[in-house]
Amino acid sequence: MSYSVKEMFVTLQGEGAQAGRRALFVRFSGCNLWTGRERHRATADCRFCDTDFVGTDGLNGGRYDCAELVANMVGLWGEGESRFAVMTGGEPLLQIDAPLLKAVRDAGFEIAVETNGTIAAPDGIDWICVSPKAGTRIVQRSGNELKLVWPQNGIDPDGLLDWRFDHFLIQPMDCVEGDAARAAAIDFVMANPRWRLSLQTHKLLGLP
Ligand SMILES: C[S@@+](CC[C@H](N)C(=O)[O-])C[C@H]1O[C@@H](n2cnc3c(N)ncnc32)[C@H](O)[C@@H]1O
Ligand SMILES: Nc1nc2[nH]cc(C(=O)O)c2c(=O)[nH]1
Ligand code: SF4
Ligand SMILES: [Mg+2]
Repeated sequence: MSYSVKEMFVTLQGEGAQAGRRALFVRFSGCNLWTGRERHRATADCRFCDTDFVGTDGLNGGRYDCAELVANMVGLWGEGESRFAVMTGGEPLLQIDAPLLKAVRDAGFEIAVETNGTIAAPDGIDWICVSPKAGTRIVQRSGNELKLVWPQNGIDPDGLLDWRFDHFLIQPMDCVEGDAARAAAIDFVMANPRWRLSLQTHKLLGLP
């Protein structure tokens, strides 16, 4: 099996309950909810994506077999303990499989995944973040954090609280109406205290 990776970089996890932690991001190419082409955005199942996940031309991107990918990850992390990999995309669960998870774990990484929840997560992931998109069928209804980008028409947040997650997070949508989205997210959390605000802190800090 070979894996298509858009880019890999070490930064701080910017979002969610693990925000602030040093993390190696592995961004897999491709998504099942959008082609990644701007001309398809208006008709895609997910229309607010802030990410370029097309191709393999980013920093440390490429097509790798399992051993090559893990060797690159180990090299990029460098010295130091607490190896922590965030697998994202694109939609990482289109590509992640048991052999890769085993090899990454054997290399000493704790493994987090950012997923849109439309594909069931395999065993062997330490931290599952599901971010549901309106109008899609979510099959992954358990995990560590549920991170809802807000506002989104067509999703009832109350209906998500029955799902088995440790953290329920509201993240303002980064878009042209970003100020209004932040205000709506704050209002939402003030009125619904089971939810917490997640900010994209890497953007505030100028980090990737
Ligand atoms: C680019 S996605 C990749 C992982 C996966 N496809 C998903 O959607 O969860 C990573 C995270 O960024 C969030 N995100 C994408 N576009 C965003 C935007 N415009 N504003 C805020 N968060 C956004 C997603 O909801 C997801 O939690
Ligand atoms: N610093 C940083 N934190 C992040 N957390 C989730 C991200 C993602 O794109 O999946 C992301 C990202 O792109 N950068
Ligand atoms: S599901 Fe994730 S990667 Fe795919 S288009 Fe939406 S936010 Fe972007
Ligand atoms: Mg991002």
